[in-house]
Amino acid sequence: MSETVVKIENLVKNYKNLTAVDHFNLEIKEGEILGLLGPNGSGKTTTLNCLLSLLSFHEGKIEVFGEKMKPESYSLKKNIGVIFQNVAVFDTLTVYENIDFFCGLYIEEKALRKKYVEEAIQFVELGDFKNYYPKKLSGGLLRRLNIACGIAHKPKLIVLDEPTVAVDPQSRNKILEGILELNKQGATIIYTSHYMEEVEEICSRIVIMDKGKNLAEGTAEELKRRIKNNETIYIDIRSLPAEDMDNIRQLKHVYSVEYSEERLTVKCDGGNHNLIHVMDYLQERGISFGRVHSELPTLNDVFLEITGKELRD
Ligand SMILES: Nc1ncnc2c1ncn2[C@@H]1O[C@H](COP(=O)(O)OP(=O)(O)OP(=O)(O)O)[C@@H](O)[C@H]1O
Repeated sequence: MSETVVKIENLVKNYKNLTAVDHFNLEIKEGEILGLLGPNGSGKTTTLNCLLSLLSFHEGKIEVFGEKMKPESYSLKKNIGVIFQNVAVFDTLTVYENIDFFCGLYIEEKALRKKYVEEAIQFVELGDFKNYYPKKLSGGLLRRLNIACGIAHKPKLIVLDEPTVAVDPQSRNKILEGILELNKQGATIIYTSHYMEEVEEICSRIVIMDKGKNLAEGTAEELKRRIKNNETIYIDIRSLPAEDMDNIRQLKHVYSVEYSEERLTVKCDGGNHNLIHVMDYLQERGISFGRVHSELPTLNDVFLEITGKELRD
């Protein structure tokens, strides 16, 4: 059985009257890419800061690599790489010097450090920018430098806090590919985001977090299977009498019907031919319609069913 890398038990963190993390539990096994998914303000960063011993907390227990995590746990911290949402590099150092500085916090031996710095530069594809100062880098390249600084010392646990916020699609893809590669090379990853598509794309397991609580966890498929929704149908219709809405609501497997801004939304809880049944009904009634499409459940649907609100901003 694989080893437990992170164990958080009943974590509580308050900021004055606000409970930012509320009896939060989480266990992460070696080799996982754990996605911590929650809207802004749900407590993701606070949880990570407690995990990293950057913040003290009021209740609970945190273990990393089987040992209690404390501010002075240097031997544990050596094996952790952190990439924060805000880029944290020195403007007065070049790309190479920045990575060398952060790597040097953990790797003393000069030749090994040089090798690691070169490998990190290659990994984030910043070879052509080694002697550039951060101010000369685009936003995406700066993010990649931030990542190189966090991973150059080859940590076994890598924590990434929303690394793709405000990143262009090309750099975003590079970052996601890079995370998968680091995981392939053996690192366990914690990845926080409020972008459900990203979390679904790369994470082997997902924790849905809101108001400081762990609301649900599992693979994306497991989470989706747990909810009632299994298909949402969207049909553009100019106008739809209330009577027809009621009739559509009576169709097999339909559990929710909404009509607004000339769009009918039908949610179904099972069945294979729901779209055909709804279209057949509209045709029988002589109701003309435009664009039609059907979606399988998303993590947003999971979030919506659990919390009653959308995960999307
Ligand atoms: N230093 C602080 N003092 C007071 N309240 C804080 C502090 N830091 C965070 N909070 C509050 O704690 C709650 C959780 O915030 P946190 O930053 O952990 O959430 P998050 O899920 O990481 O959100 P985001 O995606 O915006 O970073 C929020 O209500 C936030 O306003």
